[in-house]
Amino acid sequence: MIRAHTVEQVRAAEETLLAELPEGALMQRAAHGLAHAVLDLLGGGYGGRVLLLVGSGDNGGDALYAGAVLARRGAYVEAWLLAEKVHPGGADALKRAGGTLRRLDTPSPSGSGYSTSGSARWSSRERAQRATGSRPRSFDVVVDGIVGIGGRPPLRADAAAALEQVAGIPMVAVDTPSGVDVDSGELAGPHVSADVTVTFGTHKVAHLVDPAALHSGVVHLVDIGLDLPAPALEALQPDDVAALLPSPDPHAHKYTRGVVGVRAGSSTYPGAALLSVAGADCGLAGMVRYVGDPAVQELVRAAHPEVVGDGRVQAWVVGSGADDGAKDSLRTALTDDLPLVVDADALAFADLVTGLPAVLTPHAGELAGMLGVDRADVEARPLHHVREAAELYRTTVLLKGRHSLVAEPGRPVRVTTTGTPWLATAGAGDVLGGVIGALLATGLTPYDAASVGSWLHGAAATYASQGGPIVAGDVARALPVVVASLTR
Ligand SMILES: NC(=O)C1=CN([C@@H]2O[C@H](COP(=O)(O)OP(=O)(O)OC[C@H]3O[C@@H](n4cnc5c(N)ncnc54)[C@H](OP(=O)(O)O)[C@@H]3O)[C@@H](O)[C@H]2O)[C@@H](O)CC1
Ligand SMILES: [K+]
Repeated sequence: MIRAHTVEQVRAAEETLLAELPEGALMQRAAHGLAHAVLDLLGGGYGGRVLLLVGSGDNGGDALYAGAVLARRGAYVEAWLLAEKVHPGGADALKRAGGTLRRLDTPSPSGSGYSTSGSARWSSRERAQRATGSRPRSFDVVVDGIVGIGGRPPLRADAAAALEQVAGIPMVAVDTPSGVDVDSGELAGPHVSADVTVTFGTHKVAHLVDPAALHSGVVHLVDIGLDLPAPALEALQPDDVAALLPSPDPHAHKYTRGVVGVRAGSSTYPGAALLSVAGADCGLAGMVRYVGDPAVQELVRAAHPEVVGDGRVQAWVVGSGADDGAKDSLRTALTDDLPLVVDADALAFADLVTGLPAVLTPHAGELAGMLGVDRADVEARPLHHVREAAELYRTTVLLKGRHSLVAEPGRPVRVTTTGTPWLATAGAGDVLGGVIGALLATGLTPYDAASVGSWLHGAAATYASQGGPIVAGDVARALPVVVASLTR
């Protein structure tokens, strides 16, 4: 499991550990982990050219100490100091190791300016250019030590101007990409877009939740020995999914394995029925039933001969392509008092499942409609809105996106990190609803069914895609292969 903690949780754990360790030990652990990640990227220190962007806090301290390690390994290391005071021990260490330090700070309010070259009349960009006097393009890598968990967005103008100077150079962020909101994953103005982020002790929310996660690059976790409580967020890994997946016992029969019922599609949208059934029919449940328009039922039978009609089930999938029939389908399904997946057209009636065991599966536009906010706001603040929805409906909500989020009151939000951009294709959501329904029918809780189903769906898309385009049916066909790879 990948776990992410809040800044407050990290600070508390850090305090406990700091009291037990010699001064500076934690920062040394962090800096060495950071230096080794940069060395990996450079393919060794000798001859490499490294630029450090250094803010006023310990994030800058990490960068400076790591810079000293790199300089001792033969790299040319230059630090642009973005504040009047930077970590003194780190600055000394870099100087002693032969690094170059340049001031790049904002003039003091009196106008005298601390910087040797700063002037209140220059723009931030001009100040950055004049103070550095160096050719940024000649660096192989930039280390972003502007701010970490102590940052409060938006990034200050000088830091933003320095970032402009180094655009296009590979970027390693220290702990978090500077400028993102660490606990929400939201953006507010200019920010670092990292190729690699080296973080310490635990992941932070911004590494997993979009839009910030998109700017974190590959996240490398350095263990510094923090003892942490239950996380704010978690991301299932293959072993976690394998442990949660149902597997038939030797005496199983189709009914003991669970039966999933699908009430989706309509004469207008028969494809939604076929794809929902294709997801439900991935083999995880013992049997699939389809209930709907007779003509659609014939199509389903032709494509999936093993699927049968109405009868007892252990879970329902409702809503996709249901058109005008969504409300009735949902009402009918609810009379069985079973867990259910509520998707697409049925989401308009989500209040009917308030407090019940269910998985609501909106995309950003649908969630916006449910909460009465703009779609753009959901996209900018997905974690906030998925938590709101889970509290409002007192049930499990899966917000679909690049990194889908599963929220349930009182539980860590689960993030799906599998998938490929090719998965943004018509009908993929119908397949997802089906597979979650199958998992519900096998007895998984809505929280586990939603997060495991979402993980499998993303992994199946990646497997089917092989880097190229896919359609929703490809994802459904790849599901058994992915399950087999986990259960072998
Ligand atoms: N916790 C741990 O376990 C460990 C933590 N470690 C490291 O410590 C880091 C946290 O260090 P930290 O607390 O010193 O805060 P940090 O992120 O450097 O930023 C604060 C400074 O930034 C400034 N600033 C604020 N907002 C700004 C903005 N928008 N734009 C520009 N500047 C802004 C603010 O300045 P001020 O407002 O005071 O003028 C303040 O001085 C953490 O991320 C990790 O790297 C590891 O070494 C070991 C284990
Ligand atoms: K940073």
